[in-house]
Amino acid sequence: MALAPTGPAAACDRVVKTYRTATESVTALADVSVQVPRGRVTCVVGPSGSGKSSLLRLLACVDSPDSGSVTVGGERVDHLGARGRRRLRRRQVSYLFQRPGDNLLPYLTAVEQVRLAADLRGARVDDDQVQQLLARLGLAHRADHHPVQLSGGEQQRLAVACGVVGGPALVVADEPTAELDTAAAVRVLGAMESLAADGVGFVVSSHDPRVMAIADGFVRLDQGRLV
Ligand SMILES: Nc1ncnc2c1ncn2[C@@H]1O[C@H](COP(=O)(O)OP(=O)(O)OP(=O)(O)O)[C@@H](O)[C@H]1O
Repeated sequence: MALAPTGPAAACDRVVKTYRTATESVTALADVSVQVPRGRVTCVVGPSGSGKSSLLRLLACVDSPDSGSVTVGGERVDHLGARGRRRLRRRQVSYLFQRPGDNLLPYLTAVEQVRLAADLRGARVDDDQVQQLLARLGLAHRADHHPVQLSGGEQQRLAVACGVVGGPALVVADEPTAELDTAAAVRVLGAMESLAADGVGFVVSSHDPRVMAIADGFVRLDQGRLV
């Protein structure tokens, strides 16, 4: 029997991230250390420009820090080049965009989206598992529907299904409820909460009190520093 992975889903230690343009240099993250535990929802909060997206981009292996370390699924990623990050990202990280439609391919049905996400992650998932996951997210009756036939909330729940299928270490979500009404947001958050319990770590940037209400832990940033 395979042992369940241990250690945090992701972590960064004393990371610094500075953006340089022709005219200025902005330190978006200064000496930031964070742990995203498995099985939990961690919420990143802070005013506009405080570094939330920069932190998510490092944890999602989209970007690398100037200094400090980043670990995802137990692997150091800060020293990897773009190709190495892409490879690790495919297996270990999902990224959920704010706009539900941006997370899905318009020409695939719900079942096909989940299967494709599993395939890209190199995971073996049979039809029953896909159906069970969709049922768990209240999407059993939508299995053969395309995104255009789904509400925004259903699309976002489907995106969550794609995000967790195949067992990545980390799901990164940037304002995942910003485009949803309260009823839809509550169902998406319920799905995230329940799926986190299976062992994936969710890290969510949000100003939404509904997200904060389900968070197990917080990362508070101000001007690129933990507060
Ligand atoms: N590509 C970039 N080039 C230059 N500066 C950048 C770049 N990306 C972000 N910044 C700057 O880094 C700082 C942190 O930005 P970041 O987007 O991480 O903050 P945020 O907390 O996510 O903001 P918001 O809530 O408005 O999305 C800001 O001062 C921003 O202007």
